[in-house]
Amino acid sequence: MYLITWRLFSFPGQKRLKKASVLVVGCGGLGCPAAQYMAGCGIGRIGLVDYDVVELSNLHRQLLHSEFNLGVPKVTSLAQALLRLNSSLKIDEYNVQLSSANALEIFAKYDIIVDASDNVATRYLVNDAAVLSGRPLVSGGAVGCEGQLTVYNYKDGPCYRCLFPEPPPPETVSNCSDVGVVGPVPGCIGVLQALQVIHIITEKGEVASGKLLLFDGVSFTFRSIRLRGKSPTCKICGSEPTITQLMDYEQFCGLPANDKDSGLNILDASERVSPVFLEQAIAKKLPLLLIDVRSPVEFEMCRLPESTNIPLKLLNKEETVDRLKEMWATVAGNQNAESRVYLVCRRGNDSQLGVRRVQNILKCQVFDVKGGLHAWSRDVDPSFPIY
Ligand SMILES: Nc1ncnc2c1ncn2[C@@H]1O[C@H](COP(=O)(O)OP(=O)(O)OP(=O)(O)O)[C@@H](O)[C@H]1O
Repeated sequence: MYLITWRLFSFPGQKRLKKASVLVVGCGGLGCPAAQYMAGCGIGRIGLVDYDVVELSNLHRQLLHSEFNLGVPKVTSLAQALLRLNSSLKIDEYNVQLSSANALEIFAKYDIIVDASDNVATRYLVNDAAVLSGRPLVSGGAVGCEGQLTVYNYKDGPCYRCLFPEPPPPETVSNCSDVGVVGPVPGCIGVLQALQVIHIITEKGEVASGKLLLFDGVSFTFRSIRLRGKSPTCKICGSEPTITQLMDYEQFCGLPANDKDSGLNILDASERVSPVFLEQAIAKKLPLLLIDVRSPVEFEMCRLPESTNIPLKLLNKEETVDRLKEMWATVAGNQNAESRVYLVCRRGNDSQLGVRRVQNILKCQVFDVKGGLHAWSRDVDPSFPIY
């Protein structure tokens, strides 16, 4: 298995690979192919971090997981696949959410970090932890049919914060669940992340530091663009850093805490209802406006019959404000004191963000459905499809 690597990189290069250790954050669409090729080329130790379990909807792009492992932690499922490929590999499994509390301790055990996660808060966390622990960071991303890759914090190159000192507003961020992702795209970027890891370890090929590789799967083109260099005023890697320890990244990015199932924390309990409560309100025919804030694509896939789709990103738009007011007028017009607005989404995170906006627009009682449609499927209607 290692022969090809050996011929290209020579015996000392192969020994370096064997001695190296790499941490992969995220065992999904990018993490699976990245880890697979790292295991194949003979990297000695791989750490895997993920707090999720394998779901059916993952399998079109996370190809080392399988139907046999539905419900199994992703780190375990991926570790099994990698060991089938290379039994001499050492694997450390971290079935946890990477957070400010554990990142530095985990990063200290590895030479190189691979960011294969899928959200902005984790990207800042991984960047900051990589800078503070002095590790190069191989970063990849894929949404829709587009992918990108770069290497941060390598020698004198920039870090993520040099280029993006502040996070984008949450409503402008597209993720895979908004627009989907075409499986081979993260597959391709993950494989290239593995190649960058090999280049860093063997010091043979070009490292994409200060460069961004862009892949467009529709026009089928690769482009490499030069990025700004290291920023002398960067808050974490500049000459006078003001960030010297990890922070609360969900808060920094203006996001609800990343609790996948309960999605708690930016609203207090009185602004949230359970799916069972909503079901009873519907059954009693109480006057209500139920807004589903997911993307139209997701709304098409499955929805509650009483719901209307207004994606989170559109909630503040002028035409939506008018539409919202009209819809609310038809519900609240009869002055029934029990009239309510409920917001729902996939897991109960985006709906929390929407509550404040709708409260400001309609000046009425607006509630978030805790845990979203996942919790509806779990607690009210098991036949409701989850994805
Ligand atoms: N802070 C974190 N700690 C641990 N794992 C993380 C963290 N942030 C993201 N991840 C993991 O990174 C992986 C990213 O994989 P991918 O982009 O394919 O998305 P996914 O969450 O599996 O897909 P879907 O959105 O369809 O459920 C996920 O398995 C996710 O659990």
